[in-house]
Amino acid sequence: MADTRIPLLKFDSINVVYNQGKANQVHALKDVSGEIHEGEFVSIIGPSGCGKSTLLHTLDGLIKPTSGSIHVNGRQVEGPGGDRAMVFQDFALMPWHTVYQNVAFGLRLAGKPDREIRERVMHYIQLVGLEGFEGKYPHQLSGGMKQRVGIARAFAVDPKVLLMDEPFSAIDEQTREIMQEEVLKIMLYEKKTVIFITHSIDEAVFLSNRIFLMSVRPGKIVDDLKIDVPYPRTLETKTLPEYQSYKAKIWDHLKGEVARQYLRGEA
Ligand SMILES: Nc1ncnc2c1ncn2[C@@H]1O[C@H](COP(=O)(O)OP(=O)(O)OP(=O)(O)O)[C@@H](O)[C@H]1O
Repeated sequence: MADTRIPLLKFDSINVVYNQGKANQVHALKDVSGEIHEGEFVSIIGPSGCGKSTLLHTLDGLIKPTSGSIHVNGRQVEGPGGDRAMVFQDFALMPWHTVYQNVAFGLRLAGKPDREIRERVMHYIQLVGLEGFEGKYPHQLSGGMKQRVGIARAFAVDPKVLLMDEPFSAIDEQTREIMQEEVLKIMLYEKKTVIFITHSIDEAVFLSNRIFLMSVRPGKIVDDLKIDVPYPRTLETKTLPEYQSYKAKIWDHLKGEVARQYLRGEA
């Protein structure tokens, strides 16, 4: 049956061409369309260089598409806005600011009153387990703690959509599992919508209710896979037969795309 709900995020026929008209022109995204609804957790999976980050940055408004359009709640996206927040792979913290100041940054920029800033910053610092570290600087934190600051900063501005670009790739395996559970917890408690890039099939299946599978460049969404496993998810979820078959399906897709890349001499 057709989905008649109004999507929170809608993108239509997005093309992104870097260095257009030049010898080094790259057609990164080709006619990419999709709809994402409130409360969904959508992961993007595809071979290296297929345009995942380009798509995420375009949805955030950091990259202007060569053609196509993006709407959030029916409003056309012209650039970054308070309804979307990005968590970057390399944390992108300001080293001269403390944990508190980093998390408060977007709220100060938005001109929120001091009292509201304090309440929101402390709420999210507690939620990501960084209470007691408010006065520390980024160089005094581990990789996992820095990533928590990035996540708290993104959540603090109360975005409708959280865009996460391989947020856990720089984190060790144990911290990664804890962070996955924390992000799911925050997403469920705070009813956020998340778009998440990962190279980990297991991570994508564990977190998502939908997975966009992308083709090799020029990147297209070639499958929109629904992960029909109820939340909350636990370690036991990973033992379900359907969990394993989703993983196998994605793995088959990736193997096929990497083989295509290899045949084209790009791998
Ligand atoms: N600023 C840019 N100028 C020119 N080409 C670019 C630019 N940014 C990305 N590209 C190219 O666009 C294509 C898509 O890049 P993108 O980083 O979006 O892919 P990705 O799927 O996120 O890659 P990875 O999985 O390796 O992080 C690649 O061929 C990349 O080299």
